[in-house]
Amino acid sequence: MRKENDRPLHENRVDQPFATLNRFHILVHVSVTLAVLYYRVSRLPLLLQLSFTTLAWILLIGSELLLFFLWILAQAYRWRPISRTVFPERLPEDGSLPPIDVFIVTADPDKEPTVEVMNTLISIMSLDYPTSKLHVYLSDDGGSPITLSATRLAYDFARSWVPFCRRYKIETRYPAAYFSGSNVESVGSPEFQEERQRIKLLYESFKKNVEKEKDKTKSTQVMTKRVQDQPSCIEIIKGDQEMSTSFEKQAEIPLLVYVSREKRKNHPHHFKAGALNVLLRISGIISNSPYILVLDCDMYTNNPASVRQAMCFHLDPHLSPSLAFVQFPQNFHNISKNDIYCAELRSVFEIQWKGCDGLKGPILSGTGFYIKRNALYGARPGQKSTREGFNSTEIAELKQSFGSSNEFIASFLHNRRNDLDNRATTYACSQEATLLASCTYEIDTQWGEQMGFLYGSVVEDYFTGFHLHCRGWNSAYYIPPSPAFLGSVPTSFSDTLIQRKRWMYGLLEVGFSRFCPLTFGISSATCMLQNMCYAWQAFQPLDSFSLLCYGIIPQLCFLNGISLFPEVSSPWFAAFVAVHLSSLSQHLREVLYSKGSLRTWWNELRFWMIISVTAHLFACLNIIMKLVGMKGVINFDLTNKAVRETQIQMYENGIFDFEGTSLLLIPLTTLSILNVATLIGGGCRVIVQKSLHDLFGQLYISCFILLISYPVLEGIIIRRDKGRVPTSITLWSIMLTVILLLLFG
Ligand SMILES: O=c1ccn([C@@H]2O[C@H](COP(=O)(O)OP(=O)(O)O[C@H]3O[C@H](CO)[C@@H](O)[C@H](O)[C@H]3O)[C@@H](O)[C@H]2O)c(=O)[nH]1
Ligand SMILES: [Mn+2]
Repeated sequence: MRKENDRPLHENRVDQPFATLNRFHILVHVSVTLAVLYYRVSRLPLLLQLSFTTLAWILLIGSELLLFFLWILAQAYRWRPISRTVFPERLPEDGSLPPIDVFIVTADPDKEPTVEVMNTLISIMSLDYPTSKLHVYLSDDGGSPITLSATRLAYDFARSWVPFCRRYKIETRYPAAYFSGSNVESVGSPEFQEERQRIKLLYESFKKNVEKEKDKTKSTQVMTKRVQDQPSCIEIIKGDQEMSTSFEKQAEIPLLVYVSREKRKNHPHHFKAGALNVLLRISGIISNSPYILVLDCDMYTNNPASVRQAMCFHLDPHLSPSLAFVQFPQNFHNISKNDIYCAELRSVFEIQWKGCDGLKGPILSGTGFYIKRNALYGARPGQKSTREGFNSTEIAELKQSFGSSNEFIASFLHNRRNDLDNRATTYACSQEATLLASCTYEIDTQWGEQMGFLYGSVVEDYFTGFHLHCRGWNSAYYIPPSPAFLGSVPTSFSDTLIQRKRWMYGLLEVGFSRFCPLTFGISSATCMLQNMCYAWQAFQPLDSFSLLCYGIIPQLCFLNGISLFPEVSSPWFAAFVAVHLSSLSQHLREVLYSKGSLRTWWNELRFWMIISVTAHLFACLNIIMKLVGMKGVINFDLTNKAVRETQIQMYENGIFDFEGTSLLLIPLTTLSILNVATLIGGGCRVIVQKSLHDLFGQLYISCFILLISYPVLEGIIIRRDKGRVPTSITLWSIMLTVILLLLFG
């Protein structure tokens, strides 16, 4: 019989029959697409004399080839999707569990409301794990006094909250959600009731005090715009000893460290990746845990069991030596029922990451992952994480990679793992910590290039994870029965556009660098399919070219009576229909498989087209500008987490909020208007000339786009509220449409 601790901590299985259906679908789709491409190419020579038609034809072939190329890359996700199960009850007892450091990053108390960030912090401190093995680090990139004082207040509240949650096994550990009234008030013993009431009052007063601090800082005008020039500040949060009851004094709660790194105007700070690397170093000389959980400031703990679930992978002796990180899906608490901006990222977290998981593992997703510290230090799989000692040449080499701090390098030594309390108090405020958090520390080191989170792209998560996979590491993806973490999504169209543009730009930065996933790492990683997954991410914004062509050319040709598709009775027409139906049905099948509805399917289809000709297009333009040496760099503009009431209402009701969308919207509105104009003009011609037979394909495309762009047209023509399309944008778009019609009409 096998011993208890020999039983596996996790299991996985290939998603069947989904995977087989996928492979069958690939076969069908490739066949019909090849037919279409054959038709296009074989007709090309016949057209060589007619210039406008030829150009149109060539652009359409280009668009179709590009879409086909992206589609092929995306099939790597469909090849071998897997699902995982864990058995946390089989983990070793608490005493033998490894310590964990948690990194939470925040940057701006205006865009990231302090009370919510503190709620996140408190929920993380109450994770279901031995408190002495949990160390929480909060990075405040804004260096704002309000965040520091709120952190102290949060710590005081956590001293009551954490023991309360543990004693009564509270499931909801995000105080704001727990007290939001959705919980049944009257269940539980009288003793519990009383305790709950007491904690609730403490929570209310905690919130009030944070607001008070906010007012205070506002009135003394310390709260400026995001400070770019600030000294470092590192503090071990101790809390107010006098305020707590004797029970809470004894109760252990996780170590909490506040870190605000030094920032100077003429030193690049590398945004979130830079902040995480500072935490990596500071935590290295304090708690130095072998595993790290990274969270954005809005990603609170919804299910305190995630640590143990992650440990089921990290502590598996077979998997562990090559496992760099365990990624949890990003789930969100403020998604509306009719998610018009597709913020849920269903395809990513329900389809794509599962697909990668059957290869080398999910792509690092910025937040909600448990990563091995050693993997971030540039180690290769299986390399020992700690050493017994170094000789002087080794020390010199290490300093070249990791910078000059002796303390930090000593943290690699085996015998440095004990004595946390002492180290915490000694080092937190020491010169060493100040050195490690200084803006010059990384100069001439390999931080951001080989070590820690990498700086080469604004999507530091994707880029860092890609390097880990190329170095031979694997990752695991686990979707727990109830979401481990919940974050917030942008709820206006303009915020969505800014976020997507930043992501797409960051991905293109990697795609068009020497780290292009189609070439880089192919030799070492030996997993072609995994690299295809990375390549699809990197090149997905290129679909903007295809969609732009498909939004202009068939329409202009329709207006001019030029046919671009085979006539309805031709068998070639059937090939086009088959490709169209095949891609729609593949998408629909996946949506239904991941428990979406028809409406989800339609919303995603519409959103893809909308985002492609806006955010994707501008990301491409920016990257071209950057590549040719013009200024086109996109910075890490924070996603707004503080929202207006009207904005939420529109989002809840499924109405597009175009307020503040600026230039980014122009291609979309122009295409919508152009489509209407050509549909009317071309429609009249079809009736007069009775040419429907030849132009049916284009008529169909125009009608389809009309349906897709309905919310945009409504925002231009019908709506009168604040969220309508800004008049200036409408005027610009009309002008551009007129120009296009004059040129080609
Ligand atoms: O200079 C900066 C900029 C951002 N952040 C923090 O980074 C986190 C993510 O920023 P957010 O504005 O929420 O960006 P999102 O686009 O929502 O983030 C997604 O995309 C990022 C990559 O672009 C990933 O890093 C994130 O984990 C992922 O949630 C937040 O906690 C910020 O406070 C910093 O600490 N310093
Ligand atoms: Mn975010």
